[in-house]
This record gives sequence, C-alpha cells and structure tokens, in this order.
Amino acid sequence: MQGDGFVYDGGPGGVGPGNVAGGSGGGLTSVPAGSRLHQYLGANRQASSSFGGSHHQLHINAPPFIPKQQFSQMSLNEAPNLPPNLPPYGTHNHRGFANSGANPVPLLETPPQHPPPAPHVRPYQQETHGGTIYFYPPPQNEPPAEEVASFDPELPLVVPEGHTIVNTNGCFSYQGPLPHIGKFRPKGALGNNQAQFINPDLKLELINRQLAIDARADPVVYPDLPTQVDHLNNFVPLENVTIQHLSQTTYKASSVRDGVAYCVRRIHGFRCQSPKQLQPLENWKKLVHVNVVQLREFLPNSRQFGDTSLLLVYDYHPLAESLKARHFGQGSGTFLDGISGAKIVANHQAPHNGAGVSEMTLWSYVIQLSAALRAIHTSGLAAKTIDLSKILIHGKQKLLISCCGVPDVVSPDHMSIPQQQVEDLHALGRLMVALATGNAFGARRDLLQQSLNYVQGHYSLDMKNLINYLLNPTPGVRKSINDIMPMIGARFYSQVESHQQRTDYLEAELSKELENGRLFRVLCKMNTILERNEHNRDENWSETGDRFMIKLFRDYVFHQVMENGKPWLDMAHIVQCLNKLDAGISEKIELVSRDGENLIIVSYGDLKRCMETSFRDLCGSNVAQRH
Ligand SMILES: Nc1ncnc2c1ncn2[C@@H]1O[C@H](COP(=O)(O)OP(=O)(O)OP(=O)(O)O)[C@@H](O)[C@H]1O
Repeated sequence: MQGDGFVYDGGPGGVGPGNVAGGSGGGLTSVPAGSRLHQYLGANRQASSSFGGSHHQLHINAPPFIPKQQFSQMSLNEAPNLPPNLPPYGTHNHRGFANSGANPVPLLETPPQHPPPAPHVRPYQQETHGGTIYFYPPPQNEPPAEEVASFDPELPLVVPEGHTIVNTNGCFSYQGPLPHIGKFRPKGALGNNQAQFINPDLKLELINRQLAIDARADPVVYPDLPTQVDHLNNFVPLENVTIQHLSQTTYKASSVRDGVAYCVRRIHGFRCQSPKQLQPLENWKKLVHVNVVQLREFLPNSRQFGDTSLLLVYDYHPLAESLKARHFGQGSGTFLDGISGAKIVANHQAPHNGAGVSEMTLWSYVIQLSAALRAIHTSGLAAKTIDLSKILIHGKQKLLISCCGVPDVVSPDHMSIPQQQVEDLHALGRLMVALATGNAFGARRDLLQQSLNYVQGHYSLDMKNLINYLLNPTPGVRKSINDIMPMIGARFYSQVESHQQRTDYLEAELSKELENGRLFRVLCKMNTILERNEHNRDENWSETGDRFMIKLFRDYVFHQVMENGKPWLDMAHIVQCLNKLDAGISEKIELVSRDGENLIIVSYGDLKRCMETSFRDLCGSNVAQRH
C-alpha cells in the first residue's frame, strides 16, 4: 500500500514483530493451541454500526481481543538498555582522557564485557575417515543466550471469574462487558519480550558502538586539536596523546563529505619529499579485505597539528581493541588470562600455565590472519604489522590487521618483498606463541624453547607443527602463506559454519526490528492525525468522521483498563492490533466511546481506510483510497 509521506507495505496477514497475531483476519483463531480456556457462554451479540457512509448490521461473537499471555505484560516506559556510565554526547571522547593532562582519566569506559567463556581449553573432536582427519567443535551444552526464546504456548490464560471462553468450530469466543475493560491477566514470563525485539546484548553492543562513533573530544581537555583538516573534523584521540614525544597518534574523525567516522593516523613531522615516497600507500588503498583495516586516503604535509604531518585515513571500527588489550590488558606488565579475563601476575620469564587462548580461538585467529596475509601477499605487498598491538579485534572474534602502509612510508625496508612476506610469516608464528602461552614475550629468543614445550603440552600436534613451520626456516624452500592452508584443513568448515550461524542470527534480529519499523510508521500516521487542534480551519477535524474512529481505536489499543480501573498493559495486544490495522484485515472489533454511549463495530480494513484517508487529507493530496 502506498501512502503519502510514509510509504510502506503492510503486506497480507499483517505479520508483525515475532509474527504476533499476524493471521489472515481470523482474529480470535489466533489463540494459541493448547491454551487452557474456560467454557463458552455462547451468546452471540447483535450490534449495529454506522460510519463512513455505510451502515452495518452485524452479528458478532467475538471479544475485542484476547490477550496472549506469552507475550507478557510490559512496561511501556521501558528505558533503553544503556550502560549506566556512559557520558553525555558532545563533551567526551572515545577512550580519550580528560580532566588533567598530568593524570588523565578515561572518559568513556570500556563497555561491560560479556563474561568470557569458561577457562578451559575445549579441544576439537577429531574423526579420521579415509586417511583424512576431520575436526568438529565440541557440542555446546547450553544454547547461546540469544537463542533462548520466550514463547511458551502452554502458558495458561487467566480468565477472570464469571467469564468464559469457548471454541466453536475453531473460533474462540468470549462475551464480556465493554471492550475497554480488559478481562485477562497475563500470567508468567513477565517482561520477557525477547522474541519480538532485538536481543538486549546485541542492542547494547550496537548502542555502545554508536556512542563511540558519536563521541566528541572535550575542547577544554584537548585545546590543541585542530577543528578541521581537509574534509575531516571532530578529532577524538584514540590513545593517550598527553604522552610527549609520540611519533604517531591515532584519532577518530568525521568526514564532512559523507558524515562517516574514520580512523586517522597521524605521522608526526613527516615531510613528503616526493610522490614516489607515498607510492606504497596507493597500493594499500586498492587492497580490500574483510580482515584488513581499509586505507581510504592519505593527506601529506598537513600543518593543522602544528607541524608537518602525514595523515592516513582508515575505516573506523568502533570499539575495536588490539589483541594486546584484549588478551594481555592495557598496561605494560598487566596480563589477563585470554580465556577467563582474570588478571594474572606479570611474568615475562616463562609461559603461564593455562593462560593462553583456547585452541579453537587460536585456530579462528590463524584462519582470519592467514586469509588477510594471503590477500596482502597476492597483491605484492607485505603487512609488516603482524603484532599484538596492531591487530584489532572487533566484536567477539573478528580480527583486522591495522596500520597497513605505515611501515612502508615511515621505515622503508631494503629487503625484497618476498623476504618481507616471509617476515610476516615469522611474525605470525611469534604472535601465535604469545597468544598460546599467554606471555607477550613468549617468542623471545631466551624463552622460545620453553614456550614451544608449553605449546606441545597444551595444544594439538597440528598447532605445534604450524608454529614450527612459521618460526623455523626451511632450507631451500620459499615459504608461502598458502602452505599453511592444508594444516588448517577441515577447521575451515567450522569457521565458515560459525560465520554463517552468526549471519543467520543477525539477519533474524534485523528482521525483528524491520517489523518494528513498519509498526512505527503506523504509529506515526496515527499520531499525526490524532489530537490535532485544527486542520483546514476545522477545529473539530481530529474529533470527527474518520478521525473519530482512529481516536476510538487508539483508546482500544492503548488505553485498556482492568476492572478495577488500573491500566492493562499488554504488548501482545498492542502489536496484534497494529499489525491487523496495518494489514487491514476483515476482522471486526467493537469500539466504544469514552462515555460508553456509542458502540461501533468496525473492521480493521475500514479503520485502515480511515487512517489512510485522514493522513492523505493532512498531506494535502486528498486522494482517498477506497477499496
Ligand atoms: N581502525 C580503527 N578503528 C577503531 N579503532 C582503532 C583503529 N585503529 C586503532 N584503533 C584503536 O586505537 C588504539 C590506538 O591504536 P594504535 O595503533 O596507536 O595502538 P597502540 O596500542 O597505541 O600501539 P602503539 O603502542 O604502537 O602506539 C587501538 O588500541 C585501538 O583501540
């Protein structure tokens, strides 16, 4: 259906969030099978209605609604799931520092992390078929939180004493007093609306990311930040810029071209002598890979920071942190157990027992980093930034190689590209040793043998072989990132599967919000019509004709009360009604004026036409759609 101003398509059946009472107009047939309902009184009522020029003589045997308790009572003023310690917009930076330059205080706390997985290494299950080893992740005992649905069709409806409902030929009927008086109490599962709305954890994560994107630096704390560099403004330091003698600084900035946030790396005091010096950056700009932070452009010889700086503009991945921060803590000497997140005593001398990341996580990292390196090497480049502080982790487990191109311009190598690529493989080996042992210095020459012993004792043979291959030179053989693909073997399948699961989950969550957006537009239309003081010099415009019907419908949807006069709040009822309105189904409902004097029987289809006509009237087109 097309409307003016708000264009949307209700679609047949009015399927709404969580498919709440979608249905094909059967209204009451949507009572869940298995609900325990009482006896039928059976008396059909006769009522007549007159509106919109047509007169209806109707038999009704249906109540205005039957609340579905499985969607539970809701709090209509439910606060968004914001973390309590978030700063207001406009005054704070993202992970920046405020108050005093001497003792900086982080302004935007790292959002609460979800509890990390249990601190035990969960090895892959192996099966050998025809000489090939297949790896399967171990079965999970508990379903992930997001998969726990709130729907329970077996929950009973609670029908007030003296009221009964019966199923006559599949049609559930109820006769009670005025429709404004809600007769059913929802029972159980209070406040559990997860099946209809985006998962709260995901919502929190997305809100935090949005806050990070929107964060601004406090000009009092950062008086020296330039207001505009080329098309970039709103610079926010992503690291402690109060430390003197930094040669590079990382900022978040917004572009006035597209309003998008970018990550800007400033190379201090870098004077570009010739365009050839920056040629590698042109190559990096062309490299597009899901596990590489994309270089978008570079701005040489920028003077707005008080020197001559080279600015490299990358994609910004909100709240990404380095592997160092994720698994070893921020401060030097502070180590965190990569699995449990617990602090462990800094020990630069030997591997920590059980402190490394799990084998499964390590393989996931290997797969992602080798995929990135494969793309980089195939493009004739070398990463040179395979380092705990330069590999970012975004969300739960997505890795991104950052800072690409910086070493090429800051400290150009005299090694050949193939040699540099072999160095990347070494760096990957060292990184894996550090992650496996939980010791950032685990690959140091004096600790390496101990570390390898540790890997041998705690990880699979394949992992040990892979690390050995990466770290040790193979005489007469030119190593290539492609060589490690057979070592990863069938673990690729697990990785692909887990990505697909994640995609399915995110799509499902997205579709919930998609449906909510549709209902939001219905609400927008209703509210632009209702309680309008005057339209077309008609003071009573919103109180008469089609608008009056919408007003009664609004009461019917939102202002139900219990017998004792208390508000009756049921999300299921609201969503159900709005969906039916949006679909314009033929089911009829009773609307009652506030004084109880007028009773009108009207179908959702008629109500929809009332709403559309009124809305078009407001929009000025006056094109009434009558079906
Ligand atoms: N593209 C990006 N998107 C989002 N955040 C980023 C991006 N690049 C870096 N960051 C954040 O900025 C922080 C600082 O980055 P930087 O590369 O300067 O790392 P660092 O830990 O300060 O390393 P170093 O000690 O070498 O300066 C990172 O820890 C990361 O949280």
